[in-house]
Amino acid sequence: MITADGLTKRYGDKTAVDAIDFTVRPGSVTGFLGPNGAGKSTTMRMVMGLDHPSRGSVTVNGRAYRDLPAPLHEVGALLEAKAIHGGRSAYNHLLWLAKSNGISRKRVDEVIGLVGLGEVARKRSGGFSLGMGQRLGIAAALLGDPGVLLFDEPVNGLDPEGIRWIRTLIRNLAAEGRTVFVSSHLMSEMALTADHLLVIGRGRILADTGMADFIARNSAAYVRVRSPHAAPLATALTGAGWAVSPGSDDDRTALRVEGATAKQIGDLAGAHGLYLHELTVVNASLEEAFMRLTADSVEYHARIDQPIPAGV
Ligand SMILES: Nc1ncnc2c1ncn2[C@@H]1O[C@H](COP(=O)(O)OP(=O)(O)OP(=O)(O)O)[C@@H](O)[C@H]1O
Repeated sequence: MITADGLTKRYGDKTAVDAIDFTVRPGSVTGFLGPNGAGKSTTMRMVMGLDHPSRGSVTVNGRAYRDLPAPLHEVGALLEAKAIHGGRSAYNHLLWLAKSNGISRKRVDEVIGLVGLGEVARKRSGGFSLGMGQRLGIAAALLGDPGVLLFDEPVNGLDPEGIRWIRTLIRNLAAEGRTVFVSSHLMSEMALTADHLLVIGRGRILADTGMADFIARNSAAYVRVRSPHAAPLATALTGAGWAVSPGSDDDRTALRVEGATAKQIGDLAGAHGLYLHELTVVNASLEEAFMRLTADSVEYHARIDQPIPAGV
């Protein structure tokens, strides 16, 4: 279990993490979702004792990282850009880590097998691809068989096979009862792996919710209707038991109808002799829901209405 309590990190006058409270529970994957610069990496670094909170605290199984008697056995992490000596083989890197933490050579072989690096483990890791580097980072995180695991943007830059492998691994680790905390800036990625969702923007928690709930609330389809007879149509639709709301702030002919199919709406309009100018089924995407939620907390908005200057 990971628990943050008023966790805050300031860099000069920049507040990267702003008094956040959350709990990451065992047996499920908790997604940590936020746009670039939201504070995900800073939070994860504080969990791992690599950065110190300016205020508040974050604990793993009730203790700050520095107070864990055997940290590698309690928590493992795949954070960004691993510092591994390129001249050293994956095997020797893991063996060195294992030895300095009282972990057996047998466990080194085990984790190498687990991440599928058996064939290349004795080669110098300097020639490793990004995917192999990620696997090595994960092997190191798993070395002490910890109950708590953190992955910071683990699928970034990987090919589809690597992405699928990491997703499966993450889900399996949670199914074994471990606490799994995974960051991403992609809603679609979280929808595939996470059971629970913590959304962060500008250092603050914007949502703390079950994934199924988030999907149910945000991806429901609705039908957009435009009619020159919007008012009587709205009355008829409401009378039939469907939820009707204005479809637009500046178009009074537009309605948003929930719970009815396009056919039901068309039939009802026909039965009342009301004209329709549009009947469109709209599937809200989760990515849009996430963008709406974090719209005010994105650090750098791209101006899509501005032409890109020539020569850029
Ligand atoms: N060492 C540092 N010194 C100064 N500012 C920092 C430092 N580390 C992070 N920041 C700032 O803190 C904020 C949060 O950064 P952080 O890397 O935690 O965000 P993130 O959600 O992980 O984003 P990304 O997906 O881009 O990695 C950003 O505005 C960043 O510029």
